[in-house]
Amino acid sequence: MVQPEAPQARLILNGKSAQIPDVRDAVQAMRDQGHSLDVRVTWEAGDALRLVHEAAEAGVSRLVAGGGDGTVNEVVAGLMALEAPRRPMLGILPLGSANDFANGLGLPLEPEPALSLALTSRCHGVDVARLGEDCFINMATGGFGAEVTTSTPLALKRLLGGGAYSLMGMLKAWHYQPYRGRLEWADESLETPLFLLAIGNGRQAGGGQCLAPGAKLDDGLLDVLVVRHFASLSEMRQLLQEIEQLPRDGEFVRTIRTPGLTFTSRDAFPLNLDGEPRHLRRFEVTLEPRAVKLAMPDGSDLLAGSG
Ligand SMILES: Nc1ncnc2c1ncn2[C@@H]1O[C@H](COP(=O)(O)OP(=O)(O)OP(=O)(O)O)[C@@H](O)[C@H]1O
Ligand SMILES: [Mg+2]
Repeated sequence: MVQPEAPQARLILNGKSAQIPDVRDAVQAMRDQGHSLDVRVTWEAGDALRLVHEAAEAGVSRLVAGGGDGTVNEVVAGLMALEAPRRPMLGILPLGSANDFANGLGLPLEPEPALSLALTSRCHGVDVARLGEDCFINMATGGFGAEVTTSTPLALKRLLGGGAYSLMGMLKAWHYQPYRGRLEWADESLETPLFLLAIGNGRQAGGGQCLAPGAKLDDGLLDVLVVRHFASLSEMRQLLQEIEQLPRDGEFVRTIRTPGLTFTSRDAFPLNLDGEPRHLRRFEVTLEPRAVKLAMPDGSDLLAGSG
């Protein structure tokens, strides 16, 4: 039941950032401007999910996820657990270490302008990907990409920015074994030793790596990047070149646009959903079109209507 005193907006804040002076000031500034905004703070994983449920019960019309990609992911999961008409609108106050989704959206990183945009800007329906019990709004990465983005985000940065020799050395030192996986989508399939799999609703992961540059948030499609494993330094050079160009059907790189796909592997495959780690042997990804109304900067090129 909607309570008469229900606040219009509620900030679900990752407890890591609860005492940052700029965040406190930003909340105060919004209240001073007349916004009805209250704040709930998380302690651990699972809290944000529950807080979304409570906010919907209280009739909050706009939620702001204050944190990094993991916090946004958990708030989105909470929204997706509600029936579509009961989902509050969503804004983002970027306070994480990578903030890949927020950066892809071009959100301000300073708390006050970010919170102001989150509360006041127009909302657009954006797609959300479901993957079993989980969901993601930005990107799922798998294979080597998931391991390095989970453990050392900078390693992926160095890899994709060049540095073939050091990467070969690193892979050897790790005794890196590629994962053999089978992807199926539409009426096509692909079975290959995988180096990297990136499934983009949004564009970037791993602290600024643009792995799906053509992705739109509301086109009902996933932009998938498949990178086959390589055996030698020269193969790796070619792979890095192809990653720059992202061909549809290269020797190492394939790019696919599809509303859904399934993945099967013999071993548990390391996967990273909006920065949160999982290990899965088989999964199916589907998209729920325009499932969440997201506060976005005007003229964002992440919308299908844009260029
Ligand atoms: N009070 C808290 N203190 C520490 N960790 C918390 C707290 N509340 C929730 N968490 C954990 O924080 C994680 C999410 O962090 P989040 O992704 O928002 O920040 P980040 O990892 O620094 O940013 P990014 O993912 O953008 O790099 C979740 O796994 C959640 O369990
Ligand atoms: Mg995180």
